[in-house]
Amino acid sequence: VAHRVVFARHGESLWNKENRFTGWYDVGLTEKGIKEAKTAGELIRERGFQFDVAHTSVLKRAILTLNGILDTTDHHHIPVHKSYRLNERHYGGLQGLNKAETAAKHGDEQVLIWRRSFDIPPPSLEETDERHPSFDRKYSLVPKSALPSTESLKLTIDRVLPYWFDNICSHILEGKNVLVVAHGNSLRSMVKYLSGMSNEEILGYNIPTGIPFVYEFDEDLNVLNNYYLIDEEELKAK
Ligand SMILES: O=C1c2ccccc2C(=O)c2c1cc(NS(=O)(=O)c1ccccc1O)c(O)c2O
Repeated sequence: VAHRVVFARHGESLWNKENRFTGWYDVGLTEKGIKEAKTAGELIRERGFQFDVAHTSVLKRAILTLNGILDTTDHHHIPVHKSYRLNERHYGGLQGLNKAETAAKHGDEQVLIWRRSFDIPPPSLEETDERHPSFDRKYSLVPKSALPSTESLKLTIDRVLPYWFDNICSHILEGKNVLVVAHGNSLRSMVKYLSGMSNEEILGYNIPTGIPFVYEFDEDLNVLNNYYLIDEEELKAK
């Protein structure tokens, strides 16, 4: 094994708990989510993993989870790179809706179509909608034409992978030990590429919160294997 990258999904957020689409809405972690960040750090520390750099999104549920891991593993000193490219999938006009509200507004058939689709996006936010990222100063340095109004999983992958290639892979090939803390769909974007999963397979693959997972590579960054930092039966219980 020439290189190893540790990934973790952020802990439970307030809107995860309420089963609402969160997307780019910057919601915090629940008490449970904070504990999950601590547990993730403990699992990492038990393996004795050391890091030289961390990458995360600009959303606080990922940043706070990373902080929890940095704290538990005594890595507060390492550089942290935050990018909108590691943000969660943007759910457009669905952001903030829960299951009942979504079904009430769009009907069960439409929900089923969205659930099963790789490249059908939810309804877009209007450019004038104050929830549009272009009104958020977090994205003031991103060209407006690059900011999404909604995203399909395909569009999310197209936005995330350049960051994997241009920012994370360069650090790995410089011999740095990298930690990545991100979101369900931004992690799925990288996992789909690394595992060679099909569009259908990745739709059925959900990344559990708070359980770090590792990808190991040879010197050419070919994937050698991958595993979760938790024993199998506990994973099934999740
Ligand atoms: O409506 C969607 C949906 C809409 C647009 C893009 C992607 C998805 C999507 O990926 C999805 C959906 C619903 C549910 N289940 S649900 O219908 O029970 C549901 C609906 C609304 C909020 C949360 C829920 O759990 C899922 O498990 C999904 O993965």
